[in-house]
Amino acid sequence: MTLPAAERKSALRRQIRAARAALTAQDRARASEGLAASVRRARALAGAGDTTLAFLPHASEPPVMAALEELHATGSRVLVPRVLPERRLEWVLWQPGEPLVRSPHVPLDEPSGPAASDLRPSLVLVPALGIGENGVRLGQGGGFYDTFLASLPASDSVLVAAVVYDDELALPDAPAEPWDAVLEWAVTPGGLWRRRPPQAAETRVAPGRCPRSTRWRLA
Ligand SMILES: Nc1nc2c(c(=O)[nH]1)N(C=O)[C@@H](CNc1ccc(C(=O)N[C@@H](CCC(=O)O)C(=O)O)cc1)CN2
Ligand SMILES: Nc1ncnc2c1ncn2[C@@H]1O[C@H](COP(=O)(O)OP(=O)(O)OP(=O)(O)O)[C@@H](O)[C@H]1O
Repeated sequence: MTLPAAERKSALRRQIRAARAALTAQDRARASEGLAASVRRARALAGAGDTTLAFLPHASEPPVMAALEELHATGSRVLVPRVLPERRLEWVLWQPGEPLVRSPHVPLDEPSGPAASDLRPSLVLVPALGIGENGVRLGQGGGFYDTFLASLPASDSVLVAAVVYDDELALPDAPAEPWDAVLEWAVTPGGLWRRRPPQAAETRVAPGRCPRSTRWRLA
């Protein structure tokens, strides 16, 4: 019998966190460089405005700090989330060296500056533990990004990309619940990936596709 999605998500989260925790410092240094290049590519394809909604990586999350520093150094406006009650996020302007304080809601350190009133993102980097073949996102389990992404006005000019390791992209049996965000883009150390509709994927064989999937292609 198939377990309920929530239980399958918990098992998958445990498995992915354990795999992340086993990475060496050298693995992470290499990933950091790859992620910086992939974020550069995402920024180049993103819409006008040059505002990135990012996240400060904690513990074993993919090391995007070098990418954020580069965004900041080259003039992008970088905002990071702060957790509010009731699964809500607000966004705070970030710069390298920004002092952080412990969140009263989740085990994370966050900036304490004023919340930005005007987001206008061109690029959204979404933390994730895994992304399904069909684009469904597995997060840390708070439901924060599902709520936030659902509130973003639909726009062709915003590039919304999950940030995961390469072997966490295109998971074949990712559990999905009705509220889960489904993403079209992913940033990994190996590149910037875009998910194609099923028909397009089945009729074409192109280089640069994800090893587990004909639907995710390098962009
Ligand atoms: N860097 C980062 N910031 C983020 C998120 C995220 O995923 N990554 N979030 C995305 O929604 C929000 C915070 N959500 C969170 C939800 C649950 C836990 C949590 O319970 N963590 C546990 C287990 C982690 C582990 O075992 O690795 C803990 O730290 O004890 C942390 C953050 C907003 N900020
Ligand atoms: N739109 C929603 N309606 C009702 N409940 C929700 C909704 N979004 C999230 N939840 C609740 O939040 C919990 C966590 O959701 P889920 O496991 O999808 O989080 P996640 O996407 O992994 O987390 P995060 O976005 O914080 O990384 C769910 O168990 C559910 O109870």
